[in-house]
Amino acid sequence: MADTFSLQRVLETFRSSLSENKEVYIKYYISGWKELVSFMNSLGNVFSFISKDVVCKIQILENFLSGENGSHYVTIQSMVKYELENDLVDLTKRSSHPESGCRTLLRLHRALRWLELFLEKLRTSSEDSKTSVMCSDAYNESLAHHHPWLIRKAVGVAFCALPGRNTFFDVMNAGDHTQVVALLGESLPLISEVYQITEDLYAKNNLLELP
Ligand SMILES: CCCCCCCC/C=C\CCCCCCCC(=O)N[C@@H](COP(=O)(O)O)[C@H](O)/C=C/CCCCCCCCCCCCC
Repeated sequence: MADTFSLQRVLETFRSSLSENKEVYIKYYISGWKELVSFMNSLGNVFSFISKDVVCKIQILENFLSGENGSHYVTIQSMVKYELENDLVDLTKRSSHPESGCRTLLRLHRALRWLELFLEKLRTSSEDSKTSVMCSDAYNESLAHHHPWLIRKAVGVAFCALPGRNTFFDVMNAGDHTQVVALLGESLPLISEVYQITEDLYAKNNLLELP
Protein backbone atom coordinates (compact mmCIF):
# COMPACT_ATOMS: atom_id res chain seq x y z
CA MET A 1 0.00 0.00 0.00
CA ALA A 2 1.37 3.42 -0.96
CA ASP A 3 1.74 6.17 1.70
CA THR A 4 -0.53 8.75 0.13
CA PHE A 5 -4.21 8.05 -0.26
CA SER A 6 -5.64 8.17 -3.75
CA LEU A 7 -9.31 7.84 -4.64
CA GLN A 8 -8.22 6.45 -8.01
CA ARG A 9 -6.60 3.46 -6.26
CA VAL A 10 -9.79 2.81 -4.27
CA LEU A 11 -11.66 2.76 -7.57
CA GLU A 12 -9.12 0.35 -9.06
CA THR A 13 -9.20 -2.06 -6.12
CA PHE A 14 -12.99 -2.28 -6.13
CA ARG A 15 -12.93 -2.72 -9.92
CA SER A 16 -10.39 -5.55 -9.55
CA SER A 17 -12.49 -7.18 -6.84
CA LEU A 18 -15.18 -8.19 -9.36
CA SER A 19 -14.55 -11.33 -11.38
CA GLU A 20 -16.00 -11.87 -14.86
CA ASN A 21 -18.82 -13.98 -13.42
CA LYS A 22 -19.49 -11.39 -10.71
CA GLU A 23 -17.79 -13.07 -7.79
CA VAL A 24 -15.96 -10.80 -5.33
CA TYR A 25 -12.24 -11.40 -4.76
CA ILE A 26 -11.47 -11.07 -1.05
CA LYS A 27 -7.88 -10.02 -1.75
CA TYR A 28 -8.97 -6.87 -3.61
CA TYR A 29 -11.91 -6.20 -1.29
CA ILE A 30 -9.39 -6.09 1.55
CA SER A 31 -7.03 -3.86 -0.49
CA GLY A 32 -9.89 -1.39 -0.95
CA TRP A 33 -10.41 -1.26 2.80
CA LYS A 34 -6.68 -0.79 3.39
CA GLU A 35 -6.73 2.26 1.15
CA LEU A 36 -9.71 3.65 3.05
CA VAL A 37 -7.96 3.06 6.38
CA SER A 38 -4.96 5.02 5.13
CA PHE A 39 -7.34 7.89 4.32
CA MET A 40 -8.87 7.72 7.78
CA ASN A 41 -5.46 7.61 9.46
CA SER A 42 -4.49 10.81 7.67
CA LEU A 43 -7.43 12.56 9.40
CA GLY A 44 -5.96 12.21 12.89
CA ASN A 45 -5.85 10.08 16.05
CA VAL A 46 -9.49 10.66 16.94
CA PHE A 47 -10.34 8.04 14.31
CA SER A 48 -7.85 5.46 15.52
CA PHE A 49 -10.44 3.40 17.46
CA ILE A 50 -12.32 2.99 14.19
CA SER A 51 -9.28 2.17 12.07
CA LYS A 52 -8.04 -0.35 14.69
CA ASP A 53 -11.31 -2.25 14.35
CA VAL A 54 -11.12 -2.28 10.55
CA VAL A 55 -7.44 -3.31 10.59
CA CYS A 56 -8.27 -6.14 12.99
CA LYS A 57 -11.02 -7.41 10.67
CA ILE A 58 -8.77 -7.11 7.62
CA GLN A 59 -6.14 -9.15 9.50
CA ILE A 60 -8.62 -11.94 10.31
CA LEU A 61 -9.54 -12.23 6.62
CA GLU A 62 -5.89 -12.07 5.52
CA ASN A 63 -5.06 -14.89 7.93
CA PHE A 64 -7.75 -17.06 6.35
CA LEU A 65 -6.54 -16.15 2.88
CA SER A 66 -2.92 -17.04 3.61
CA GLY A 67 -3.77 -20.06 5.79
CA GLU A 68 -3.89 -23.75 4.88
CA ASN A 69 -7.49 -23.41 3.63
CA GLY A 70 -6.72 -20.22 1.73
CA SER A 71 -7.95 -21.60 -1.59
CA HIS A 72 -11.50 -21.53 -0.16
CA TYR A 73 -11.15 -17.84 0.68
CA VAL A 74 -10.41 -16.55 -2.81
CA THR A 75 -13.87 -15.07 -3.30
CA ILE A 76 -16.67 -14.14 -0.90
CA GLN A 77 -18.80 -16.77 -2.68
CA SER A 78 -16.27 -19.58 -2.12
CA MET A 79 -15.78 -18.50 1.51
CA VAL A 80 -19.51 -18.61 2.26
CA LYS A 81 -19.87 -22.04 0.62
CA TYR A 82 -16.83 -23.49 2.41
CA GLU A 83 -17.64 -22.12 5.88
CA LEU A 84 -21.31 -23.11 5.71
CA GLU A 85 -20.63 -26.61 4.36
CA ASN A 86 -18.09 -27.21 7.10
CA ASP A 87 -20.08 -25.68 9.99
CA LEU A 88 -17.50 -22.98 10.53
CA VAL A 89 -20.00 -20.15 11.19
CA ASP A 90 -21.71 -19.33 14.50
CA LEU A 91 -25.21 -18.67 13.20
CA THR A 92 -27.15 -17.64 16.30
CA LYS A 93 -24.67 -16.86 19.04
CA ARG A 94 -20.92 -16.56 19.23
CA SER A 95 -19.43 -19.84 20.45
CA SER A 96 -16.95 -22.12 18.71
CA HIS A 97 -16.36 -19.90 15.64
CA PRO A 98 -16.54 -16.34 16.99
CA GLU A 99 -14.40 -14.91 14.21
CA SER A 100 -15.52 -16.72 11.09
CA GLY A 101 -14.76 -15.19 7.71
CA CYS A 102 -18.50 -14.75 7.10
CA ARG A 103 -19.20 -12.70 10.26
CA THR A 104 -15.99 -10.69 9.90
CA LEU A 105 -16.73 -9.78 6.30
CA LEU A 106 -20.33 -8.93 7.23
CA ARG A 107 -19.02 -6.11 9.48
CA LEU A 108 -17.06 -4.64 6.58
CA HIS A 109 -19.99 -5.19 4.25
CA ARG A 110 -22.26 -3.11 6.50
CA ALA A 111 -19.59 -0.42 6.57
CA LEU A 112 -19.47 -0.48 2.77
CA ARG A 113 -23.11 0.60 2.76
CA TRP A 114 -22.14 3.54 4.98
CA LEU A 115 -19.36 4.40 2.52
CA GLU A 116 -21.71 4.20 -0.45
CA LEU A 117 -24.21 6.55 1.21
CA PHE A 118 -21.52 8.95 2.41
CA LEU A 119 -19.77 9.17 -0.97
CA GLU A 120 -23.07 9.78 -2.74
CA LYS A 121 -23.83 12.63 -0.32
CA LEU A 122 -20.34 14.01 -0.88
CA ARG A 123 -20.67 13.73 -4.66
CA THR A 124 -23.94 15.67 -4.73
CA SER A 125 -23.02 18.14 -1.98
CA SER A 126 -22.68 21.89 -2.35
CA GLU A 127 -19.67 23.90 -1.27
CA ASP A 128 -21.20 24.84 2.07
CA SER A 129 -22.23 21.28 2.99
CA LYS A 130 -20.72 19.91 6.18
CA THR A 131 -18.83 16.60 5.99
CA SER A 132 -19.74 15.88 9.63
CA VAL A 133 -23.46 16.09 8.80
CA MET A 134 -23.14 13.98 5.63
CA CYS A 135 -21.07 11.40 7.48
CA SER A 136 -23.41 11.24 10.41
CA ASP A 137 -26.54 11.05 8.21
CA ALA A 138 -24.99 8.18 6.24
CA TYR A 139 -24.03 6.48 9.52
CA ASN A 140 -27.53 6.83 10.99
CA GLU A 141 -29.02 5.34 7.82
CA SER A 142 -26.75 2.30 7.91
CA LEU A 143 -24.14 1.19 10.45
CA ALA A 144 -25.75 2.84 13.46
CA HIS A 145 -28.52 0.19 13.37
CA HIS A 146 -25.88 -2.40 14.26
CA HIS A 147 -23.97 -0.49 16.94
CA PRO A 148 -24.70 -0.14 20.67
CA TRP A 149 -25.27 3.25 22.29
CA LEU A 150 -21.68 3.68 23.51
CA ILE A 151 -20.17 3.17 20.04
CA ARG A 152 -22.76 5.47 18.47
CA LYS A 153 -21.80 8.21 20.94
CA ALA A 154 -18.04 7.76 20.36
CA VAL A 155 -18.56 7.80 16.61
CA GLY A 156 -20.64 10.98 16.93
CA VAL A 157 -17.75 12.69 18.72
CA ALA A 158 -15.28 11.55 16.05
CA PHE A 159 -17.49 12.97 13.28
CA CYS A 160 -17.17 16.44 14.83
CA ALA A 161 -13.42 16.28 14.16
CA LEU A 162 -13.86 15.73 10.42
CA PRO A 163 -12.25 18.38 8.24
CA GLY A 164 -14.36 20.53 5.95
CA ARG A 165 -15.43 19.53 2.45
CA ASN A 166 -12.56 21.33 0.68
CA THR A 167 -9.86 19.64 2.77
CA PHE A 168 -11.64 16.35 2.32
CA PHE A 169 -11.60 16.70 -1.45
CA ASP A 170 -7.92 17.69 -1.40
CA VAL A 171 -6.93 14.62 0.65
CA MET A 172 -8.60 12.41 -1.94
CA ASN A 173 -5.76 13.30 -4.31
CA ALA A 174 -7.84 13.15 -7.44
CA GLY A 175 -7.26 16.58 -8.98
CA ASP A 176 -9.50 19.60 -8.68
CA HIS A 177 -12.93 19.33 -7.08
CA THR A 178 -14.73 18.81 -10.41
CA GLN A 179 -12.44 15.87 -11.09
CA VAL A 180 -13.06 14.45 -7.60
CA VAL A 181 -16.81 14.63 -8.19
CA ALA A 182 -16.38 12.89 -11.57
CA LEU A 183 -14.25 10.15 -10.03
CA LEU A 184 -16.78 9.67 -7.25
CA GLY A 185 -19.39 9.24 -9.97
CA GLU A 186 -17.22 6.55 -11.54
CA SER A 187 -16.45 4.80 -8.23
CA LEU A 188 -19.95 4.66 -6.79
CA PRO A 189 -21.53 2.21 -9.26
CA LEU A 190 -18.66 -0.21 -8.62
CA ILE A 191 -18.93 0.07 -4.85
CA SER A 192 -22.71 -0.35 -5.13
CA GLU A 193 -22.31 -3.42 -7.33
CA VAL A 194 -19.87 -5.08 -4.91
CA TYR A 195 -22.21 -4.20 -2.04
CA GLN A 196 -25.31 -5.57 -3.79
CA ILE A 197 -23.66 -8.84 -4.87
CA THR A 198 -22.55 -9.45 -1.28
CA GLU A 199 -25.92 -8.40 0.14
CA ASP A 200 -27.77 -10.83 -2.16
CA LEU A 201 -25.39 -13.67 -1.34
CA TYR A 202 -25.70 -13.10 2.41
CA ALA A 203 -29.50 -12.72 2.18
CA LYS A 204 -29.81 -15.95 0.17
CA ASN A 205 -27.87 -17.80 2.87
CA ASN A 206 -29.54 -16.09 5.85
CA LEU A 207 -26.27 -14.57 6.99
CA LEU A 208 -27.25 -10.92 7.38
CA GLU A 209 -27.66 -11.06 11.15
CA LEU A 210 -24.61 -13.11 12.14
CA PRO A 211 -23.70 -12.48 15.80
C1 LIG B 1 -13.10 7.69 -0.69
C2 LIG B 1 -12.60 8.42 0.46
C3 LIG B 1 -13.56 9.11 1.32
C4 LIG B 1 -14.08 8.37 2.43
C5 LIG B 1 -13.05 7.67 3.21
C6 LIG B 1 -13.60 7.02 4.37
C7 LIG B 1 -12.62 6.14 5.00
C8 LIG B 1 -13.32 5.27 5.94
C9 LIG B 1 -12.55 4.14 6.39
C10 LIG B 1 -13.14 3.27 7.20
C11 LIG B 1 -14.55 3.40 7.57
C12 LIG B 1 -14.93 2.80 8.82
C13 LIG B 1 -15.36 1.41 8.74
C14 LIG B 1 -15.91 0.97 10.03
C15 LIG B 1 -16.06 -0.50 10.12
C16 LIG B 1 -16.84 -0.84 11.32
C17 LIG B 1 -17.05 -2.29 11.49
C18 LIG B 1 -17.95 -2.47 12.69
O1 LIG B 1 -19.13 -2.20 12.59
N1 LIG B 1 -17.39 -2.88 13.82
C19 LIG B 1 -18.14 -2.94 15.05
C20 LIG B 1 -18.72 -4.32 15.23
O2 LIG B 1 -17.70 -5.27 15.24
P1 LIG B 1 -17.78 -6.52 16.24
O3 LIG B 1 -17.69 -5.95 17.64
O4 LIG B 1 -19.08 -7.17 15.99
O5 LIG B 1 -16.60 -7.37 15.89
C21 LIG B 1 -17.26 -2.52 16.19
O6 LIG B 1 -17.90 -2.69 17.42
C22 LIG B 1 -16.98 -1.07 15.94
C23 LIG B 1 -15.99 -0.45 16.37
C24 LIG B 1 -15.64 0.98 16.00
C25 LIG B 1 -16.69 1.89 15.48
C26 LIG B 1 -16.88 1.86 14.01
C27 LIG B 1 -17.67 3.05 13.55
C28 LIG B 1 -17.74 3.22 12.10
C29 LIG B 1 -18.15 4.58 11.69
C30 LIG B 1 -18.02 4.81 10.24
C31 LIG B 1 -17.59 6.17 9.94
C32 LIG B 1 -16.12 6.38 9.80
C33 LIG B 1 -15.78 7.80 9.61
C34 LIG B 1 -14.55 8.02 8.88
C35 LIG B 1 -14.47 9.35 8.32
C36 LIG B 1 -13.74 9.50 7.10
